[in-house]
Amino acid sequence: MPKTAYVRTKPHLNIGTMGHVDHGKTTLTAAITKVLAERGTGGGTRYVPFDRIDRAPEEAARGITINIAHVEYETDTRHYAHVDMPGHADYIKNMVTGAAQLDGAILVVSAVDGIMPQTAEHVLLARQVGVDHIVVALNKADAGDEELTDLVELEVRELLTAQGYPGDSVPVVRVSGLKALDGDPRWTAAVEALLDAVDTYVPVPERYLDAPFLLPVENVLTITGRGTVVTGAVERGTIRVGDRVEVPGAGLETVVTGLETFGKPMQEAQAGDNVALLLRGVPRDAVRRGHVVAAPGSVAPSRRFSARVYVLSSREGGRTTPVSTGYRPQFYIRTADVVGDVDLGATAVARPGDTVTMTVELGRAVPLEPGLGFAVREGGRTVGAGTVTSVG
Ligand SMILES: Nc1nc2c(ncn2[C@@H]2O[C@H](COP(=O)(O)OP(=O)(O)OP(=O)(O)O)[C@@H](O)[C@H]2O)c(=O)[nH]1
Ligand SMILES: [Mg+2]
Repeated sequence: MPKTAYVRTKPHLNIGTMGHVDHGKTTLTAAITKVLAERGTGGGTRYVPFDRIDRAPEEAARGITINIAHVEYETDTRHYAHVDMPGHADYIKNMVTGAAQLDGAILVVSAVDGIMPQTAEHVLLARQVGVDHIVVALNKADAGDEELTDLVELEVRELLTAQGYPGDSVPVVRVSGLKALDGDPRWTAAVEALLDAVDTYVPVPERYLDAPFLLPVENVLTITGRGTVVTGAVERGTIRVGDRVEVPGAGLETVVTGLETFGKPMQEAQAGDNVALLLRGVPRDAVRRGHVVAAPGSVAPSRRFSARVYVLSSREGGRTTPVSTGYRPQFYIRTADVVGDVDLGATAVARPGDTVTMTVELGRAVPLEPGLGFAVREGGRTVGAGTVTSVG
């Protein structure tokens, strides 16, 4: 089947839904795609039903760090990749490690239930990881009493203000994902209003387009007769078909012979795009998830770094006991999963809930730089979140 090329006619943004469990994030995500698909002027938007969002096959294939369902849609002025994180733990993990890379977020709050613990936690975390623009969807407005909904709106604005957001001016839109999915005109109009708010309130972020190209590899696939394809989100820079790239971890240099986004061929990809790169003459086993594809000579992998690390409290799903020098957890850095030896220096111990400075010696070298976020995991759960402060 011939494929239609991806034409960059609109700025691309990464957005996502956050909020307490069951407040309707996935339902609203489905409703957004349905409303835009039926609007007709939505261009590339295809309706993604609820059960395709929660159980997107990519989700399983992407493995445990990127447990995210990506949905693509277009408004009149923008192209969005929307992430709907399936659960609270995934949200924390994907936000602290930067995997979600949100330019803006839709905070979903049930008008019936109001602010719940995870509503507050997600706002706090969004602030900490630098999500500067939040639009509020007061969902389930079909089931909520109007006066009660007014109170919930007030509460949400106060919460946002308390966390350093401009709570008085943040757009708050009353929606019903469920009724919009049913095609009820009152509520499809409400979803349109929510999208208008996102279009106008969330600015197009400044992209690191001039930096050397870097793409953390999320997945590696083989396309029979064509070669090896790597997928992931472009972290910085731009790439065109014909450009030379290197995979430092694999010790190879090659040429990009094909470029696609959401199944559509493209001439040039840039920071923020979700892409697949076809690499010339690369054996399937040479490249792995966790490697990066980069402009030749632009990154030098290292094993040693210093970091500030927040040790999750047991309430957040973290450890119940302190850690000390000699602790040897897994470090999730970009898409890489590497074991590391922790040295806490003079601090000696870090208790759940503490933020500490540590040096780490990784089991193998990965590209590192100050400011890079990562997660610390053991036994399949996240126990810490950190930021690299210096390398070497
Ligand atoms: N009345 C009403 N119910 C809704 C609405 N949106 C979602 N629901 C219901 O609320 C429940 C949870 O919806 P989901 O979309 O799965 O919520 P979620 O936030 O994605 O939940 P998690 O992913 O588990 O955190 C489901 O039973 C939905 O049918 C709405 O606008 N109105
Ligand atoms: Mg959901």
